[in-house]
Amino acid sequence: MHTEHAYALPECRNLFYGGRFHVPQGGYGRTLNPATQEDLGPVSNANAADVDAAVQAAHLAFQSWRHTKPAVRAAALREFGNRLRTHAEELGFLDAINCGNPVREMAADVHFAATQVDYFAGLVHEAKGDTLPMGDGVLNYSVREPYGVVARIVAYNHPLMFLAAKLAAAVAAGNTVILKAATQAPLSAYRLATLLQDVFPPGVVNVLSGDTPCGQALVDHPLVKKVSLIGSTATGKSILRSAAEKVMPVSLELGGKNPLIICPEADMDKAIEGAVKGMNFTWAGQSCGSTSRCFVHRSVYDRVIKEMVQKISQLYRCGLPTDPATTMGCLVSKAQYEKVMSFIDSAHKEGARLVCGGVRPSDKALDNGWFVTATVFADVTPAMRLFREEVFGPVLAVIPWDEEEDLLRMVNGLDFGLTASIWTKDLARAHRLASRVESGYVWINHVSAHFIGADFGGYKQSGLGREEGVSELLAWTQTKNVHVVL
Ligand SMILES: NC(=O)c1ccc[n+]([C@@H]2O[C@H](COP(=O)([O-])OP(=O)(O)OC[C@H]3O[C@@H](n4cnc5c(N)ncnc54)[C@H](O)[C@@H]3O)[C@@H](O)[C@H]2O)c1
Ligand SMILES: O=S(=O)(O)c1ccc(CO)cc1
Repeated sequence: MHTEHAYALPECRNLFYGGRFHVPQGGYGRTLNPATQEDLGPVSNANAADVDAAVQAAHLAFQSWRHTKPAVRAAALREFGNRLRTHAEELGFLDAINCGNPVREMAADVHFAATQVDYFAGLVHEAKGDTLPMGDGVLNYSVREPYGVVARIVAYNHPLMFLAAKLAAAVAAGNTVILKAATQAPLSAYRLATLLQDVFPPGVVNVLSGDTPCGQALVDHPLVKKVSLIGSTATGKSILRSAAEKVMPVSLELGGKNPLIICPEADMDKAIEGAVKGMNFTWAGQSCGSTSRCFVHRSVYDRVIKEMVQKISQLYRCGLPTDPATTMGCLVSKAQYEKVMSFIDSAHKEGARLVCGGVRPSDKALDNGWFVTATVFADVTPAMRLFREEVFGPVLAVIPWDEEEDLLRMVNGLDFGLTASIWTKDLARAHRLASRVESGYVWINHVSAHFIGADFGGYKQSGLGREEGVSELLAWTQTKNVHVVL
């Protein structure tokens, strides 16, 4: 059956490197709309031979890109940012139909990516060095140089934004980059490749799609000098092990099981709103920064749960991701759906109390999709799987607390440490908790938002390195010190 879409799906699904599209040696798979199971057509599966060809093209391009004036790189990035803005609705649609997140948010993602691209375009001259005082007749200076060919491997929850935004710092610093699209949702990547084809010189930005073998071949390739991953902690560990063989630097943005803490003196309306927003139910909870463990002081516990459930029912209703009115999308795949359902099942079995959701929506129009309603379990304890493991789905665990020391033991008792959100009117408590939570990104009386220029990244097994600020640019450079006797 042929379905009419708001925008044409990309015609070319081949691999983009060296400035043009290539038929994959690894063959093709298929990609689906997770909300309907509509077959959206073929997708390239890059294998090691494809990866090698792309890396050779990027390596060739690096020989000249590394010497281009920073202002020239900045101009290309700005042009790229403008293209993104011009095509935001279309790219947002391709993400929505392919990954299941609502179209309105996916279009906003494209604008956010463009803003990040502009930010790094403005920073090109910051990849600068230092001089060291040495006395007469001696000069000692350091310069920052690009690594060469680098790879960025991304997750599926923001397919376009992660590709488009995350190429900017690497390219601004003079590297050539190979983007590896999200396995489950590569459609927007093919369109992206067409849009950037005449913006950057051939081989500067290359776009591959494929599964684990594609990512693995990138990590293992001798000419790939740095890899960054946005993905799960398990994949991050695997990449680290492979990188050790090459003594290659990596940057890792990984999973989270993030705490949101409601203190008794907090502005309760705002805290409840924050607890609901922090779950990113719009994305069916598929957000690494989701505050999926909500610690509520026992004195306000019942009220918070009651009002949270009311808010959720007002704000989030599963709908088709391509409908601009939809406030909550679906999970990306059958595998992700089954994983989420297994968490709901184990929470029931382990004695957590279901207060809302936990089922498929009743709307018949959604019967074919991987939808799960916004779910809240109360009375979750540290012994439960729902407390300890990342779901990456719309399942919020609520936990009561009494004393700060116990609270911090629970909050910090996991190997994750990405984000944390603290709700209080007590300034001393706010800073005390912020200083003691083991997380890389902390909001006080706020949640979810990212701020361009503010370093984002995880403590512990939630990641290595920081992105979204100047340090992301510098992380794509290596320092060379030069000592000159004049
Ligand atoms: N910290 C962050 O900024 C951030 C943002 C979004 C998602 N995430 C995390 O991503 C996960 C969900 O995304 P996912 O299921 O796509 O993650 P995933 O780790 O399964 O896959 C991520 C990417 O890595 C590739 N990959 C898989 N195995 C590989 C290997 N051995 N070598 C190289 N590449 C490999 C995949 O093909 C995909 O492109 C969650 O854990 C989530 O928390 C983190
Ligand atoms: O939704 S998240 O995966 O937490 C996420 C990560 C990074 C950014 C901006 O770079 C936005 C959202």
